[in-house]
This record gives sequence, structure tokens and C-alpha cells, in this order.
Amino acid sequence: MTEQTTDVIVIGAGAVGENAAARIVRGGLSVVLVESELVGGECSYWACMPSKALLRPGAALNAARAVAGSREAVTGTLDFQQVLARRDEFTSHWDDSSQVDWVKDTGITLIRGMARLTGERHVEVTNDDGATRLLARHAVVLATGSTPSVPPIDGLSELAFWGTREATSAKEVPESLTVLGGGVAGAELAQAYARLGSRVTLIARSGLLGNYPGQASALVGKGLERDGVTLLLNTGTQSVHDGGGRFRVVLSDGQVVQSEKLLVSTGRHPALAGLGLESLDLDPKGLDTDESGQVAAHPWLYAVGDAAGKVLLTHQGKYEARMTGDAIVARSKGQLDGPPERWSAFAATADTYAVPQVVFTDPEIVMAGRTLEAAQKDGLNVSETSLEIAVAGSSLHADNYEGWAQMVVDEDRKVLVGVTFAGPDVAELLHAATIAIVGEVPLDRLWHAVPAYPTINEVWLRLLEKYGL
Ligand SMILES: Cc1cc2nc3c(=O)[nH]c(=O)nc-3n(C[C@H](O)[C@H](O)[C@H](O)COP(=O)(O)OP(=O)(O)OC[C@H]3O[C@@H](n4cnc5c(N)ncnc54)[C@H](O)[C@@H]3O)c2cc1C
Ligand SMILES: NC(=O)c1ccc[n+]([C@@H]2O[C@H](COP(=O)([O-])OP(=O)(O)OC[C@H]3O[C@@H](n4cnc5c(N)ncnc54)[C@H](O)[C@@H]3O)[C@@H](O)[C@H]2O)c1
Repeated sequence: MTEQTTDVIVIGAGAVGENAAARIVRGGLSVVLVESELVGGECSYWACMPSKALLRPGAALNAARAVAGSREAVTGTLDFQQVLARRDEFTSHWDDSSQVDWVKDTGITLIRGMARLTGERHVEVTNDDGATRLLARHAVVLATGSTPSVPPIDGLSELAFWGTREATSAKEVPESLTVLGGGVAGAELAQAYARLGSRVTLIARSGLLGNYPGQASALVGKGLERDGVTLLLNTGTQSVHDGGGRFRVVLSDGQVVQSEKLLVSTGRHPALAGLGLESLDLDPKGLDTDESGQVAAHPWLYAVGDAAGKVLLTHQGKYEARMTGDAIVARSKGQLDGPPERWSAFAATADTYAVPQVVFTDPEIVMAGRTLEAAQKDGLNVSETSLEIAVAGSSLHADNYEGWAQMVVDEDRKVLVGVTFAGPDVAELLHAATIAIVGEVPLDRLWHAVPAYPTINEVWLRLLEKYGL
């Protein structure tokens, strides 16, 4: 067995592990990064990149159709082979060599294999060549990502259904697709496949996109139905069967939905099983970490990104990775002792305050910070202002532009704590909201942030006017 000592071991070379490792190397420490599959992880090969690559051509086509003049120039439908080929380019044909080059150029040591904790700061990596025993002088970082949660539906586990990996890497467009789960992944992939030509049925046991304000989710629901998606909301699933090579989904009301493929996208949980956490008296269902990612009972152990289970988004995981990486470096130099101060360079405070998120459907939903309900649940004294997006910029952007905006104000401090926009192409409006929330910009100063005319950003002015400024 080979043995190696390094300053820090990072397990998992997804976007988050890569960023943690790079930050630690930047601070002058040595890092071994361990990866059992592709360097770059879920986001690059089976999640963000391929799903957005599948959605973008449909959005571009629809944008042209939404404006008189360009609408008349659209005479065909999506070329699904070109769409899939472009998706393959964005996933580098599932070849991670360019990411491996980046890792090496950054000064990180990469070991391929499956890692497992064997004791305090000890990790064992196994691959086809045998095993390597690693010892970290300072810290071990778990950046192992998340695993799809499969609901206990009768018959489901016996069938070869699609998870998001299969849906984002498919080589053919199925004639029909049933999507189980009305979250972000389900909504995005339902629309992508409907626009590529599949007959899509989406089944959700509650509403569609239940984590977002109802008016925003309703606009997405309308968009999906316009694309031909059948929405079966507030509908339970009783069982799933093989109906002669087709999936046969029996709903709780007895209705049957049949399709060529079945996509199960019903959430994810931290990928912590098989890591040896039990030997440290830790629960593999989830870890208790502080704002620097440090595990409460074991100060040498950290968790970041999906593995930490706080926010399952690439950009937020990379943010956690920067904070954790810098905290490990600072602690190794005696510059940080105990938990980090909120909003310091070592604390991922925005995780609980101002997470920006985008649902890349058409229309889109973007949200930063808290919904009204979440803010009220947190005990804040909040007000809500909402309106339809109807400004010169939006009507120029698309004929019959339909959108909705909401801001949630902390009335005790007169600052924004939540902003949501829904409508075509609102994603680029999001960062202004994130800055206003993180910067705790007082509303009477935000009043001086003048939106350019004629852009969709003018909705900010309408919101502030309606609020009473
Ligand atoms: C369909 C879909 C679309 C998404 N779209 C978006 C989006 O548009 N924007 C966004 O921000 N987020 C999106 N997400 C979420 C995003 O993909 C995740 O938040 C992100 O990939 C998490 O990164 P990570 O590095 O924590 O985990 P991962 O990318 O999962 O990386 C973890 C890595 O650890 C490795 N690993 C695990 N265990 C071990 C072990 N024991 N030894 C060695 N290696 C190990 C794995 O092989 C993997 O490569 C999407 C998710 C899905 C499912
Ligand atoms: N644009 C993006 O940023 C993006 C896109 C896709 C995924 N993601 C991330 O990936 C994660 C996983 O996405 P997701 O859509 O699978 O999760 P999700 O948590 O967003 O949605 C899961 C959905 O499945 C439903 N569900 C759960 N159990 C069920 C059951 N037994 N039967 C029927 N429905 C059930 C839930 O009610 C929910 O609507 C998300 O947390 C999200 O952060 C992000």
C-alpha cells in the first residue's frame, strides 16, 4: 500500500471540491484531491451544463417567435440532433481531460479512486491499482456531492427509469416522457423535452415549484402547458409497472399514465454513505457544520457544497468552498481560532441570507433571499410589494410580455430581504437583487439606483413606487 502525507485532503472533485482545493493551494498549503468519477462532477457532465444546453435552443427559438417581424422568419422547429450535439460539446463529450489539466496546472495533486475516512485525518483511496493511505496534516474536506432521492413507490425500484443523469445525457429524444417531481429539475427537463418533441406529462404530489411564490410558479405552469406539457399537480403516485416495454404509472386516483421513458426527479440528499462517518460517531444522513464548513465534533473535518446539504446549487457551493478553503489556511497559520465571525472572509453567511437561484424554464423564475413566508417564519416584521412586470423595456423585449415581481422588505430596518422576478429573460436581473440584499442597501438609498430606460430593470422603480417611495 502506498502512503502519502499532505496538508489537506479534499474528497470529491466536483466544482466545489475543485474550488476548495484551489483556494487552499493559493494559501500556500499542499492538497490531494480525490475523485472516483469525472473531475468536474455533476454540474459539468450531468446537471447544470447539459440541462441548460438542452434548454437554451428552445428559449432562443421562442424568443424569436415572441416578436413580430422575427416571428415570421421562424419557419421550422428545433433540430434535435444539433441540440444534442451542442449539449455534447458543453459536456466535453464526458471527457474530463481539460479539467484534469486545470487541476494539475493549479498545483493540486489528483488521485483517482474511491475515498473513505479511516480515522482522524486519515483517508484510504482504492482504485484498480490497489490502495493509497493518505494522512492530512491539517484538514479533510468532504465535497462528495449529493445522491438522487428515490421515493418508495410500489414497483419503481424494479424498473430502469431515468434519473437526471440519464435525462441530461440521453442520445435520443423519447416519443413520450413522464416526469415525476415538480421541483426545479422536473420543471426544467419537462420543458426541454417537450420543446425537443416529446409528449410530456409532469406529475407532482403538491404544486409546481412549491418553493417559489405561487404567482411565479403559475407563470411557469402556463409556459409548460403552452409547450404541450400535461400537468398533473397535487397528484400522488400509487405504483409503477412495466406495461410491455412502456412505463405505466398508476396515480392515486386510479388514472394511468403511459410513456416510453420515466424521469424521477424527486430531490437529492448529501452523498455521505460509505465514507466511514459512522466510525467517527457521525450520521451519514447529514452533518452539522458551522459557517466555515467545520464539523462540530471533529474540527479537522469539513463539508462543503451538496455534501454539506445547506444549499444544493453550484454557485453557492463554490462560495462555501472559498470560505472553507480560506478558513483552513487561516487556522493552519494560527490566524483563526474558533468559529468565524458572520460575514467575515471565512463564513458562508449568505447561505442563510441571500441565496440567488434561477429556474431556467421559459418564463424563468429568479429569486434572491427569502420568500414572504420564509421571512415571516424567521420572525421578521416584513411587508410585501408585488406587481406584474409591465414597463417599456419588457414590452419591447417581447410582444405580450407576461411577468411578475415581488419584493419583501424588513420593516424594522427598511432593507430588502427577498426579491423574486418571473418572466422571460429575467435571470440577468438577479444580481442587482443579490447585491441589494447582501449590501443591506436602505430603501431610501435604493431609490437613487436609477434603472436605465427602456430595460426590464425599470420594474425596480415600479416596485419602489408601489411600496410608497
Ligand atoms: C439536473 C440538475 C440541474 C442542475 N442545474 C443547476 C444549475 O443550473 N445551477 C446550479 O447552480 N446548480 C444546479 N444544479 C445543482 C448542482 O449540480 C450541484 O449543486 C453541484 O453539482 C454540486 O457540486 P458539488 O461539487 O458539491 O458536488 P458534485 O458535482 O456532485 O461533485 C462531487 C464529486 O465527488 C465525487 N465523489 C463522491 N464520493 C466520493 C468518494 N468517496 N471518493 C472520491 N470521490 C467521490 C463524485 O464522483 C463527484 O464527482 C443542478 C442539479 C441537477 C441534478
Ligand atoms: N436551475 C437550478 O439551479 C437547478 C436545476 C435543477 C436542480 N437544481 C438543484 O438540484 C436539486 C435537486 O433538484 P430536484 O428538482 O430533484 O429537487 P427539488 O427539491 O427542487 O424538487 C423535488 C420535487 O419532488 C417532489 N417529491 C419529493 N418526493 C416525492 C414523491 N415521493 N412523489 C412525488 N413527488 C415527490 C417534491 O415535492 C418536489 O417538488 C435541487 O435542490 C436544486 O437546488 C438546481
